[in-house]
Amino acid sequence: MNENRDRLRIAVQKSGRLSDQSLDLLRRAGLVFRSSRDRLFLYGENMPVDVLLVRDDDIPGLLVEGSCELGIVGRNVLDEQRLAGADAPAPAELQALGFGSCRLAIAVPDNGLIKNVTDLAGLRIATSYPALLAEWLRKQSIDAEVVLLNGSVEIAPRLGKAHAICDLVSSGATLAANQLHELVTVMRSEAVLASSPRAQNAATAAQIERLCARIGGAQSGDGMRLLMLQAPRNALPAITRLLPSRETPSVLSLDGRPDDIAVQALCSELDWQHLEELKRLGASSLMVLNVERMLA
Ligand SMILES: Nc1ncnc2c1ncn2[C@@H]1O[C@H](COP(=O)(O)OP(=O)(O)OP(=O)(O)O)[C@@H](O)[C@H]1O
Ligand SMILES: O=P(O)(O)OC[C@H]1O[C@H](OP(=O)(O)OP(=O)(O)O)[C@H](O)[C@@H]1O
Ligand SMILES: [Mg+2]
Repeated sequence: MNENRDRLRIAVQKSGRLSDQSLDLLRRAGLVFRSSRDRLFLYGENMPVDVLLVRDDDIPGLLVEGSCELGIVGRNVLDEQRLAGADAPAPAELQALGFGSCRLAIAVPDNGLIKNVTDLAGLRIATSYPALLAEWLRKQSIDAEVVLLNGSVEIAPRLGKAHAICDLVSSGATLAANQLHELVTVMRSEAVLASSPRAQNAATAAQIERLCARIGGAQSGDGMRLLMLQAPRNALPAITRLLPSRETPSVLSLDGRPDDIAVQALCSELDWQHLEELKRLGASSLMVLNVERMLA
């Protein structure tokens, strides 16, 4: 924390693609917030942690200057500002968060004149990510001109401003609507938890570590299921082989039933077919529970 503050600050996108899932993740990490009247600040009621709601492009800068210790932002925004900032201290990516998945890709008009990456040489490419694109072009040894557009990049070829574009894609619907198609992926992105490059005192570092562990715990519970069942002891090898389990299942004895066992297993994917096969192997009292949080 900054020397004048005793509360940790996390910067989160105010209103956009990452907003809801970022706040949901913080809530699942156990934070309870009270919103300020202007809705730009969420006061943490049960931990000394506050949330600042800002434009996503401002998050790396807030981390660099130390106004916030943590931020949730797309890797594309984080890496763009790191590259644009040359040798300045940059925020570190602490962990990927598994939402906001997309790719930064070069796309070209459907008319078919640009077929290969090498055809880009000497052409103009419009993007809101000039540093990421320039770095990629440099690594590929392609000499193309980078044209900066802050939004509506897909329209650049029709405006005659550029021959190709480099923008975020997920479903590809925006490209298709603009008669463009992907030529090559420049980078893969998702929301990440990032930290300030400013030195932290021991108390702050401990707070950050505690929050990161909780966020990791809330996140690793995503999509995880706890399978519980009872079965004849001699069916255990076959049951263990079948389980799509992340770790060795726990096997428990049942009071007064020496030939039977209870099994608990953490599974990332578990469908009806698994349950039906387990039943065929003799399993009974099958139960599948959603895992809300985990701490190793
Ligand atoms: N089509 C997409 N699918 C999935 N994730 C995306 C997509 N487009 C963008 N993202 C991710 O979500 C982040 C935020 O996107 P959004 O469009 O809300 O940003 P923005 O318009 O720049 O918002 P702001 O108003 O905060 O500046 C992007 O930086 C990227 O990491
Ligand atoms: O491949 P798709 O699923 O079509 O997604 C791609 C679109 O999503 C992003 O824009 P967004 O919708 O976030 O709007 P923005 O231009 O306001 O950032 C991106 O800039 C593309 O335009
Ligand atoms: Mg933005």
